[in-house]
Amino acid sequence: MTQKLSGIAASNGVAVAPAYMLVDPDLTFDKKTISDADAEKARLHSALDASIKELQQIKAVAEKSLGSEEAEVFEAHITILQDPEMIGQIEGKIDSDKVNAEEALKEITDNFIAIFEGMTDNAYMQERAADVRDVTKRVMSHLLGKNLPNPALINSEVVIVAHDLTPSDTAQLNRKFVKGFITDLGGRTSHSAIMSRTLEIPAVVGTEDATTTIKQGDKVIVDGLDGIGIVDPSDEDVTTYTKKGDDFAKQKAEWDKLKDEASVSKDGKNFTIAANIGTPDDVAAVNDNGGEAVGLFRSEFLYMDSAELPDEEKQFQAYKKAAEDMHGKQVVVRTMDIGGDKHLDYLPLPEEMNPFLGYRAIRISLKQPDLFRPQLRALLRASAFGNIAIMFPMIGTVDEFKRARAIYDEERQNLINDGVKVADHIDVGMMMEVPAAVLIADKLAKYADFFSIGTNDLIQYTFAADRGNEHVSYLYQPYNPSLLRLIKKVIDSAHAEGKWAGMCGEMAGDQVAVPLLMGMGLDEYSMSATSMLQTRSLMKKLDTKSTADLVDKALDAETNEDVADMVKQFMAGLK
Ligand SMILES: C=C(OP(=O)(O)O)C(=O)O
Ligand SMILES: [Mg+2]
Repeated sequence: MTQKLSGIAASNGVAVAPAYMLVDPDLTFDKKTISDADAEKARLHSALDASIKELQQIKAVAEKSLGSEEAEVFEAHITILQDPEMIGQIEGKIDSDKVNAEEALKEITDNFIAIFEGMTDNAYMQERAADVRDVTKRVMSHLLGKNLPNPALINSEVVIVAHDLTPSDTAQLNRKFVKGFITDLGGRTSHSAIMSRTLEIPAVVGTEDATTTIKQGDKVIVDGLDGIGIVDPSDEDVTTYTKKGDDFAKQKAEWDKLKDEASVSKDGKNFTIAANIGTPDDVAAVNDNGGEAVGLFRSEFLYMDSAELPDEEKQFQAYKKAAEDMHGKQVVVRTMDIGGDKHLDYLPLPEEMNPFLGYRAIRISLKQPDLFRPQLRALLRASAFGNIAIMFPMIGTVDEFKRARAIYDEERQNLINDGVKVADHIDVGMMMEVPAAVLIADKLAKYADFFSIGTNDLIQYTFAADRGNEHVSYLYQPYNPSLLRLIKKVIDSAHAEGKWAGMCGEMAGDQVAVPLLMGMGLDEYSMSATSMLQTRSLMKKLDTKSTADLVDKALDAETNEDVADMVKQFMAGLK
């Protein structure tokens, strides 16, 4: 029977394919007393063998589709499953306590995890905790006779159905076969949504019950244009949505013609349209879509993509590659923005009640210079190979900016003293995503070389509404005069000090917001690469005088909806 799901349109396009359930099975079990320890140990060994076989298979596929580096993690998992010390302890537990294999496995691996996580001065061992947790899940699934999803093994076209997609889940997926995403959780600016746009995969997030409605193999339509999912569609539905997807592709072909043109308003004012990227490999899409800069390189995605903390050299190579591939166009790299919904298995952070308000981003960098300094050095070294700018995330006070900048200056001087080549000038700016910083933007503009407005976080902090929580997604109100007034303050404060202001939150590519941002004089618009040409096409239709008049009215409006209506009327009047 056909069922309809509605959610948040997260990534444009339409997909029709069978569902692949990326959902962990229930791995709870009962502790039992056993009489035949040998039989229990045999169960353990057959689960271990099955897990190893599975991992060998995954590793072989991952090597081909993702590369040998990504596949290394599976080899590490196999090694753990062959560790005589750990297996000996699990067997010992079965013998001495007469418990079932599930219980022995859990108790012993919990011990190992606790020990590894406790080694706070040894990052390598801390990383192993995540590996042990992962392999334990696999062995447990075999003991319980349940199937764990293995996304790396997907080899035919599918729509991924998940409760939520973490950036690291997403990194494991093969783009060739994954045609669409549909999730229970998430908002338009959650990182799963952002990743789906980078990968150009149609996505609907925040449907609440995708994983309970859809079953493995069900035919699913994902309409990422309007935020609709259809399970078990009729032939008519398939025809309608296939046409919708084709129409979108045609419209896209029209925009593609603007690839080599400047981003200029109808009255001849130039702007910069830039892209947000997560790895140097994303630069290809930036160039393909006529990007004039990279306005945000989310460097933490580099950290999330690898099995362990990338050292200075690895980071240097990544930044250098991005700078070189952009051929002299600016690449703004944001220093590590971990925390909130972005975590690293190998860098355990304290459990917090409010992670988005907690230990994250620049707060970690200032507290843990062992992470921050190598990143700054890698960036400084890469600056000799292109046009690199650096920005700090989540700055809330002048003091935070000054402290970060002082560490940067120190590392710069160290490299120069060592005879290492660095660029003569590097723009050092900051994200504007904390309301406190916006309110003193005039002060911060004296120190920062530029501002980049992070509306994803600025909106969540201004409205006190978790950006990934679908229950409060109505408070994602980019056109609300409250937010527009903050944005205007940032832009005006930058300009008063002769600095530039950009935006790298999702709002920069929002077609309703762009006329307002142009009217406020925003200089750089950084967005998913796939939204750039559509935005350039829109800019050509607008002039700076009438959009400035529109802004005056919008700032004086009462609600988000009133402003959205004003913009739509304004746009209709242009035609
Ligand atoms: C661009 C932003 O950063 P991120 O989405 O990575 O938090 C933002 O907050 O708007
Ligand atoms: Mg942010």
